[in-house]
Amino acid sequence: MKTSIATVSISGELPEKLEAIAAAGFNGVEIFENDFLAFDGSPAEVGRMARDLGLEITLFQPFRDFEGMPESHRQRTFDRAERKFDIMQELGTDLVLVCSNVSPVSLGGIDRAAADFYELGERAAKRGLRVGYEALAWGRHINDHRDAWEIVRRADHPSVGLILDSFHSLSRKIDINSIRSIPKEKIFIVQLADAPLIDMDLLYWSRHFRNMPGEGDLPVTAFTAAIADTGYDGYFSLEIFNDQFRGGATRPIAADGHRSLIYLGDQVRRLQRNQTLTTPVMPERSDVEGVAFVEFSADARDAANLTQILKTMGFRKTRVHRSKQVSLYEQGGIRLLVNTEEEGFASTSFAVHGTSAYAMALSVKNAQDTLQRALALGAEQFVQPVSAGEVSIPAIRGVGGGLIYLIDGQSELGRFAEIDFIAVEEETNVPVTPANLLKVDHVAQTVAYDEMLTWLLFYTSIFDLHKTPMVDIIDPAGVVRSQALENANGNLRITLNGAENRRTLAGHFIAEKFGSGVQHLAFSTSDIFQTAAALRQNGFETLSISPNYYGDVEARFGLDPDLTERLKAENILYDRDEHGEYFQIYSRTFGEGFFFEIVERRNYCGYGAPNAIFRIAALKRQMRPEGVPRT
Ligand SMILES: O=C(O)c1ccc(O)c(O)c1
Ligand SMILES: [Mg+2]
Repeated sequence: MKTSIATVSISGELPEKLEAIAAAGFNGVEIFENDFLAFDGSPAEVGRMARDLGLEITLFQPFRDFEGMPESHRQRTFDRAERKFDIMQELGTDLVLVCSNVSPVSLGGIDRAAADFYELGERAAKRGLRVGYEALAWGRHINDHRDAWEIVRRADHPSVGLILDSFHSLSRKIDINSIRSIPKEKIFIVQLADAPLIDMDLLYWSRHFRNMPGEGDLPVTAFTAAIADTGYDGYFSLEIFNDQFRGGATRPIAADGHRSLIYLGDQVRRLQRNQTLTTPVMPERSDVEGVAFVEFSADARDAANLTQILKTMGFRKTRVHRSKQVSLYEQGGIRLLVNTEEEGFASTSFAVHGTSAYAMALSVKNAQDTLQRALALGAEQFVQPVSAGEVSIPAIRGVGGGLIYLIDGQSELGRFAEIDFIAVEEETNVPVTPANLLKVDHVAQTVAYDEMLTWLLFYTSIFDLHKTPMVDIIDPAGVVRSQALENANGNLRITLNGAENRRTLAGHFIAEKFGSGVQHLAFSTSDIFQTAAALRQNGFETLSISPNYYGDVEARFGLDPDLTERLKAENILYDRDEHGEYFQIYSRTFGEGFFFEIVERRNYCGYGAPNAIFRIAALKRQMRPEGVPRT
């Protein structure tokens, strides 16, 4: 599978774009005319820059309003085409993209258009060039790839072919089976883009909201599989018009684009019977069995505070590391590590971010396979020396540069705690009441809003996770968007919360922690009231919820007043969906806005988004003395 991307897809000046595209690993680049016009070098210089970076120029585009022009305009249209051909020859590309005519003066008629393309083909052939025709979803007469194909077929010229663009076909829900009967030599190139499903004008949707395959909701995989079924194995080229990407960081977005194509190729290879696409072979998406541990980095003082909170939640210190200053706390199936090393990655992470949950370990079927897949998809491996006899756990860098360790039961990795740690009997003067916490319910990561798609693609391409619809979390100071990623059995749930401004609690966290990371950890219980009682006995500091909340909840859900009283007495938040009920208790914040949550799910599927505004207001009230701006 040869990969390409249109310059319009990323931000920056042309040289910067080309460098980022090459660095991301693409084989080719589409030169968008405006990027070329805005650049002050000659076409030959652009061509040289691309080739020096190892990039083939896959096409020059767009050439607009060509076919079906009335006689009075026709000659000028061909003159315009000859000017584009001059530029193409200087650039060093042989393909031009002609998009279907939108001009009000253009005339319909398949044969008229075919005749125009025949003539353009003749002119192109004289210069050794080729012409590709693409149906824009909003083309005046031609807005369906089946009609564009009919025109190309009737033009019947070796230098005239079809260009397919997933957005135009899928946005109009055109049957993709119609692609399977197109001869592969007549498909000159394939453009790919995904998009979130939003009901709006096609042109506006296309020009502002496209995103990378896998980041949106269109069936781009099925579309690509239909193309692969023709035997086509040429370039797949991203053409992403997206306001956020145009203003975003050039290299990371180019890297996301490359990841999206590799991921797409892998999915298509798994669907395909005839294996025409040559794609890198990698293990399948990794099925996550759960969160094996979460690790905090802290200095001695913060660690004392943190472990005190852990104890009030009923955790017991069970082991200490043989050679490092790391303690293991356990309860139910939850393992938390507290790392106070003064050297190494944890310590660097502490120096930059303060006390934070900088690493998590996921239990997978085969850690080496998962690592191989992650690396094939461009993830960054993390390696740190370990002492003799200790387990070296494979790891990759994740959100905010934090770590994702990979653990399995097939190797000694699953026994890392027994191998690397020594059991301890903790002497406590105050006995800790177990709080019945069972497992990590979800890991909530706060990221900048414009990183959300990056991490969505990261997680869903490596792990077998699916996204749930985006929800808005209303912070008194602004909106935070929240997207959950879950696996089918609910063993792994990650929420990505995207903050746009620093006055929101999430935005404050990113600003003060110097970057994205885990902002809260939620543990599950099967009996929220029993847990609440244990926490109270242990002296856990529950976040106080406004009494006004409970009157509303009682009325909204028609709750029994006794239940409302119990919820209020323990500061438990309540929600309900079509599946069941949800109960939430929050801790107060720790450091720059980190907190814990305890939940009981009675078949409930969400995350209590309607309660977030009350929880955030309460957290801010509690934090205000430390300087969160009043809203
Ligand atoms: O929005 C446009 O005009 C436009 C131009 C060229 C393309 O290839 C395309 O898909 C859209
Ligand atoms: Mg296109």
